[in-house]
Amino acid sequence: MTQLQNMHVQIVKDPAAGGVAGFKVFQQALAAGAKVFGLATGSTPISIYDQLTASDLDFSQLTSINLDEYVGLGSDHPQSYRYFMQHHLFNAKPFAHSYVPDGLNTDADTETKRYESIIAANPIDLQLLGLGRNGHVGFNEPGTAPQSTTHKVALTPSTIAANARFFDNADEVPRYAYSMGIGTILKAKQILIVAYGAEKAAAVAAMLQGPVTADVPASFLQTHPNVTVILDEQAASQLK
Ligand SMILES: N[C@@H]1[C@@H](O)[C@H](O)[C@@H](COP(=O)(O)O)O[C@@H]1O
Repeated sequence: MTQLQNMHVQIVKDPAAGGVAGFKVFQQALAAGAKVFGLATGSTPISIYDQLTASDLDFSQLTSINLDEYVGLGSDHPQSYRYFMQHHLFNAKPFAHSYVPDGLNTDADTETKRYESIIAANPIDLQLLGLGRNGHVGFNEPGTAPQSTTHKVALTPSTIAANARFFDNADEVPRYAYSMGIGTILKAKQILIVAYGAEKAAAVAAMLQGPVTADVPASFLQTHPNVTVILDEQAASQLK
């Protein structure tokens, strides 16, 4: 497999093994003094959060900052990302401060500026990312500029369809989200991106071995100096 020097690819058997591998990346970052963790939602990070929850790691003096949130969903909505984080991580492993964009703030300009200033004041040491089937990271859909900061996003039909499984039907999936931009994500000192399953294989190959292009937002990670990539065998199956 052709490997970029700045991207350390680990191929694991399944998501459970990926959880253990991802946990080790968190453990090493903590040991190296990381204070601010950028966190992600979706099904992919769950096995890492399970490992963190079961561990004796202590985040109670640290800060977490989540990538994104649906516009229109509050913290008590079971499909909001704040709710997801409470359930999968924060209830068991509280941080001193946990930031998630406020989906109920309908003033996009104020909310995105507020969020970007939180990140500027708390530079992210380790940013965890999942990968969308169309190569998106956070909710940075194809076409997003590499310099983009936190912004309001119109979700693509493919993302709405992919996320519809969490809602009663596709009509209930929010059409907009607040998301850190590509530029925001690239400022993190270290990035850990994780992908599992055959439906991610094309996006993984494009991210790691395709041209750096806004058509595949994750390909901008090729320009970051310190990226760890954890894949299962199916997600790695289109790598050359
Ligand atoms: N905003 C999230 C992304 O942050 C996530 O990476 C992606 C993949 O989700 P999953 O891990 O469930 O495949 O879904 C959503 O679009």
